[in-house]
Parts: sequence; structure tokens; C-alpha cells
Amino acid sequence: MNKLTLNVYAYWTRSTINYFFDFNKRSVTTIAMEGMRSLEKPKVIFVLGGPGAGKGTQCSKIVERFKFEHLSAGDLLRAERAREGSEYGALIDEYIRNGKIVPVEVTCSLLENAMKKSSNNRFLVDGFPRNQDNLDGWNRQMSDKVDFQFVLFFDCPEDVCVARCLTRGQSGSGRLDDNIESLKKRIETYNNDSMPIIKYFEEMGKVEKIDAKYNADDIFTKVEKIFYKSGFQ
Ligand SMILES: Nc1ncnc2c1ncn2[C@@H]1O[C@H](COP(=O)(O)OP(=O)(O)OP(=O)(O)O)[C@@H](O)[C@H]1O
Ligand SMILES: Nc1ccn([C@@H]2O[C@H](COP(=O)(O)O)[C@@H](O)[C@H]2O)c(=O)n1
Repeated sequence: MNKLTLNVYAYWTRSTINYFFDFNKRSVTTIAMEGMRSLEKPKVIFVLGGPGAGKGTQCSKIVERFKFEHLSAGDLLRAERAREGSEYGALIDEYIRNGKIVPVEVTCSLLENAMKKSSNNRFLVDGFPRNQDNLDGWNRQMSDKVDFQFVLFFDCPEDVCVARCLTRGQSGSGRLDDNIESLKKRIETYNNDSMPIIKYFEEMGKVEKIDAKYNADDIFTKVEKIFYKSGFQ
């Protein structure tokens, strides 16, 4: 055997050993991690607050920093309304224009489907549950399937909320409900139907409340602290 053949042989032997060693090391760890993850229920945080309180803005920052998936109930409903052939298009349209809460069967199924499609196991469920019907439906359909963490509540004065939504509408959000008539109804729904749900979670000690009238970066500093405290990295 000449020197070149010997070198090639040695190289091949080393590569083969390394390959199997790395492969086995990686596969054992990966399989264990995957196994653990598949046994874990997805972690869910509900994100609540008035219209324009800044839920979506903060969710985007949380997604970037903590690798959550953001599921906005409002966005899912708007997408379903726009989907060709949707049997719920007209119903959703009417509810959104009037600031009313769509029956939970529709919203909860959209949320569950989105969770099933995702490979993530951390979810920000934004704008849900908004009333008792939402909460009851979630408890029937989803509560056993997830590991609920807490409610992140963006507490924002009404006038600030209205001003933000109107500015968003004037900047071309294209939303049917960023106008003063719809906003009055959305705020009424929020006070009458959503606040009791937030209070219910508060009594369970499950609400992380943040004063949301400040600028978005300062608010996020507070959000980050809550996530660290809750064990998210
Ligand atoms: N802290 C903030 N200060 C000033 N403007 C903000 C702040 N947070 C968000 N905004 C702006 O206010 C508008 C509403 O914000 P965002 O969409 O995040 O609120 P939301 O709570 O998700 O609203 P909705 O419930 O109506 O969907 C947006 O135009 C956003 O850019
Ligand atoms: N759980 C929900 C959430 C939203 N809606 C309807 O969508 C509108 C817009 O919601 P945003 O969170 O994007 O502001 C809201 O006013 C409701 O009409 C719903 O029905 N149920």
C-alpha cells in the first residue's frame, strides 16, 4: 500500500468514525428533545386590552425576542372574512363593523387550526377571550390541550386608545372599524364584555397588567421583565 492510499484510507476511517459519533450524539439529544417537546402541551398567553391598546405592536416585539407565535383572533377573523368561499364572510363582516364578538365556534376553530399548523409550541393568543362565550368555548375545546400561562393585559386609557385607532385608520389601515362609530361600539363591548373576563383572570391571580399609555419601547421593557420572571428566555 503506497503513502497516498494509506492517507486516503486514514482520512476515510476518520470521517466515518466522526460521522457516526456526531450522528449518534446529535440524534440521541435531538430525539430526546423532540420527544420531550411533543409531550409538552403548547404554552399559551392570552393578550388582552382595549382597541388600540398596543397588543399587536407588543406581540411583534415578543415574537422577535422570545420566539412565540402570534395568533391574533382579529387577524384570523379578517383573513377568514376575505377567504373566497368562506361561509362566515358576511357574518364576520357584520360583527366587526359593529364591534361585536363573533360566536366562539368560528374563532376558536380558527385559533386551533392555526396552532395545529404551527411547529412552534409557544403562542400569544391576542384579542381572545373577549367575552364569556369566548371563554366557555375555549374551555370546552382547548383548555385541556394547552398549558395556559397568564393574561398579558395592556391597560390603556380610552382616549389614548381612540386616538391611536383613528390615527391608524387615517394612515390607511384599511380596517372597517378604525372609525369613530365602530370605535364607540368596540369600547362599549370592551367595557361590558371583555373587562369581566379580565377581572375573572385577575381573581385567579393570572393577570400581568401593564400601563400601556407610554411609548412602545418603554412598555416592552416591562413586558420583557414579565417574560423573564415567568421563565421565558
Ligand atoms: N405605545 C404606543 N404609543 C403610541 N402608538 C402606539 C403604541 N403602541 C401601538 N401604537 C400604535 O397604535 C395603533 C394601534 O396599535 P396596535 O395595533 O398594536 O393595537 P391593538 O391593541 O392590537 O389594536 P386592535 O385591538 O384594534 O387590533 C397602531 O397604529 C400602532 O402603531
Ligand atoms: N375574539 C375576538 C376577537 C376579535 N373579534 C372581532 O374582530 C374585531 C377586531 O378585533 P381586533 O382584536 O383586531 O381589534 C373585534 O372588534 C370583533 O368584532 C371577535 O369577534 N372575537
